Amino acid sequence: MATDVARPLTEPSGAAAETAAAPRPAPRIARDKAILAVEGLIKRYEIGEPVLNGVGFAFGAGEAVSLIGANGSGKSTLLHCCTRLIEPSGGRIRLLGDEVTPLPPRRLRRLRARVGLVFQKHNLVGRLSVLTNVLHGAQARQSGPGSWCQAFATKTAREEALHCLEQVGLADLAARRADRLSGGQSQRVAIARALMQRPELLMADEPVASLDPKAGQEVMALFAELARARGLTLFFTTHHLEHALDFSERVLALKGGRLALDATASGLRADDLQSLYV
Ligand SMILES: Nc1ncnc2c1ncn2[C@@H]1O[C@H](COP(=O)(O)OP(=O)(O)OP(=O)(O)O)[C@@H](O)[C@H]1O
Repeated sequence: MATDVARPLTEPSGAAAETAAAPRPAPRIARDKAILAVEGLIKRYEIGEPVLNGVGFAFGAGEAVSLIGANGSGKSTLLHCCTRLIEPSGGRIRLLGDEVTPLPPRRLRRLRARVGLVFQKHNLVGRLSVLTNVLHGAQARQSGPGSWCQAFATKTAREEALHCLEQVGLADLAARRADRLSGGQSQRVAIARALMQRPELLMADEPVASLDPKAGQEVMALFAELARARGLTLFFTTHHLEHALDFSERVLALKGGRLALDATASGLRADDLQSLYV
């Protein structure tokens, strides 16, 4: 089934109309070919207007997709509904070939294991080493408890964790306690941990929100590059319009509970997106 089409945010007028190009609709993708397809998604926390009110879109393997919108527009809610970390109130979600809403708990856990999550707060275990934290990323894809603490991890797993750390430029900090890292270093470790999970899709909720502009730019660039190099699909929320434009090929935007934009990033300008925030 075809998905929602892009809807321009505003009609350009006056002088702006002469210079502003209309957002280019993102290509449609069939639901059964999509990595993530969301249809008529509704989320209501309380009585009254739902936070998400009939949101729909779909994207394919290897795409980098950003999700923007004002504070409280429902970005985190949407991201977490996709894996049912937040239960949707209505609508359909297809993720990595599975219909998410009817999935029983065990199959849902298996599906979540295929999705690497990176949050604004990196959620590392502070008293454990950086390497052990990265090894935890493999927990989702192994059976049997406890085998991923560093002492028991196989040589192969340790080598893989070190490789993930190398990729984020932190191999030399493998033995350091995680609570001795800077914010930027911690977020790199969180990315290494997500890679260790060998995910098919990376989802990130404001991954660099706590970092200063330079570190945020560097970490976001690294994140997007690693996803691209591994052929991973990337879906991230952000308040940095330049990150949405620089590090995704496609920009989704929420406003008033609806999808207000679904457009290719190339050709969009930060100025074109300001109306989302009024
Ligand atoms: N557990 C909850 N119970 C009730 N309301 C909630 C809950 N979680 C979120 N909300 C409300 O839902 C709305 C959307 O929140 P959400 O965190 O998804 O927005 P957001 O776009 O990610 O915001 P921000 O950019 O500030 O992080 C907000 O009005 C918020 O107060």
